[in-house]
Amino acid sequence: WSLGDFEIGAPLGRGKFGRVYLAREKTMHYMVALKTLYKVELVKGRVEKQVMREIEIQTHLKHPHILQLLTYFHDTKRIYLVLEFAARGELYKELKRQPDGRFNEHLSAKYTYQVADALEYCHKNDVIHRDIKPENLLLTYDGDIKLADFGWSVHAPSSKRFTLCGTLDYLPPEMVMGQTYDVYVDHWCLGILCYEFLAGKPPFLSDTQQETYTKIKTMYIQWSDKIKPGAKDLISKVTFMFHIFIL
Ligand SMILES: CC(C)CCNC(=O)Cn1cc(-c2ccc3c(-c4nc5ccccc5[nH]4)n[nH]c3c2)cn1
Repeated sequence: WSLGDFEIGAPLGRGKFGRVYLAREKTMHYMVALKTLYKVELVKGRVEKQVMREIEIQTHLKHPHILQLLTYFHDTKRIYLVLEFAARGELYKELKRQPDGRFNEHLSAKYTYQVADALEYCHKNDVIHRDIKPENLLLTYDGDIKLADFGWSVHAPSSKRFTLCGTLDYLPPEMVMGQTYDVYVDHWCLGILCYEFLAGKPPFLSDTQQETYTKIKTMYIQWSDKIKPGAKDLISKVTFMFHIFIL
């Protein structure tokens, strides 16, 4: 494959090391998301090995709720990733578009189930995603979840520290305390994700990072009145039971 096989369309988003464009393969008119990574940027960011590891991980992951890396190629300046196109874009935007900023129980259950399904598959393949949050979930034309952005995935178990960036709201206690962790970090995030679907905001949201840390470490959740007993029971079990077990 090469760039000449595609017609490039609108930009879909900007990543750290490049951009994502809507593109159409010229022969079959197949729609894809074409992500460009600048080689010089990867070398400068000293992430070329990590990107190669991500490509290695993603080419072996095939699951209906994991965004497929269809193929990749490169030219002198750039690496091109041909990714599945998810026609309804970022779930995060869909969540914010809801009248009261949250999903009803039916949609929350559907999305939580589909993410859990994708995570079970990842864990069976010894991959920890580590960065489950609405921003990393995409929606297909049929409204199904595609788990994307394995920017922080590692092979389990791992004690690999990584620089904290983006939201802390999803970090489980053992990562906040820099301990070794295992696939359970994804369970924790799944519980936080389910909470955010139902309440419209993550449970440890605070004015300061320090406050968020403290709430996470003490696992202090202020249950939103929007979360019914059944959902509260599920989230507690998915999120806290494992951590009581681990800690
Ligand atoms: C190193 C490599 C193996 C990492 C591979 N994974 C990624 O690069 C993660 N990634 C996925 C994307 C991405 C971003 C947006 C889309 C979209 C998409 N569809 C949209 C519809 C409407 C508005 C925006 C949309 N974005 N479909 N597929 C995508 C894929 C960007 N980075």
